[in-house]
Amino acid sequence: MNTIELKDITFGYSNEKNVFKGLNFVLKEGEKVGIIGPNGSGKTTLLHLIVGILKPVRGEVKIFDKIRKDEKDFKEVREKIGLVFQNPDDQLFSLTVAEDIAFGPLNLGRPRDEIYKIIKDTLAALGLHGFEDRVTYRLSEGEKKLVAIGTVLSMKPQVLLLDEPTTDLDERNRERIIDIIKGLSASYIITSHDMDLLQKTTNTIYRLKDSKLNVISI
Ligand SMILES: Nc1ncnc2c1ncn2[C@@H]1O[C@H](COP(=O)(O)OP(=O)(O)OP(=O)(O)O)[C@@H](O)[C@H]1O
Repeated sequence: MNTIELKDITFGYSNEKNVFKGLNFVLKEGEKVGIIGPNGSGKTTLLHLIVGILKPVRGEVKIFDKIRKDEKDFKEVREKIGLVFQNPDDQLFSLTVAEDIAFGPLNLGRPRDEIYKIIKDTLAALGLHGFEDRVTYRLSEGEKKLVAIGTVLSMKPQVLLLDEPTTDLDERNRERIIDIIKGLSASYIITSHDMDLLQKTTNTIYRLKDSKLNVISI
């Protein structure tokens, strides 16, 4: 079964220039996919189209076998597909790390008495023991990146979309993220310029250029 299907997508931020013209993409159930491509080729745009932050001008976004069009459709999508933004400042909006990690699961209706364990387990997996009460905006860029990933992991999504997850991380944290991703049972799409990351974590790598996704051999 196809989890995500983008068909003949046209999209542009302005009327003058399209980022995509006739883009097609499929993520099958259980697939782990990497996308590389030059700056500005549309990697981030593609992920944002999947979760409905952006809507295509033309074409079809089909997710979990249903064509998605309006906000109600995409609300349901975002409960099952978690996006980790390229810039953690777009993801983190609470005062403390614990509040940010708790936000998603609480929104999904997880009982309050489970939340403490979810926060603790998520931070432990990220090597951020004791970070619960840290003030989010005072974290280093790398720590913010890890917490941003934590806010999505804590929701246990069926599919993860990771937009350049290793940017700004030092080697130790980069390796940690690679290990975490390798341990995920969920399906995922990673966009990155970090070829080593993609080789270690994905089965198929595509190069995105001029609205075309070509499989590249590793
Ligand atoms: N909000 C916006 N308004 C106008 N143009 C935008 C906006 N966001 C992105 N773009 C443009 O759309 C194109 C695709 O951008 P996108 O961020 O998806 O590329 P990318 O492949 O993720 O790039 P990078 O590797 O640099 O992160 C670029 O030309 C970019 O300048």
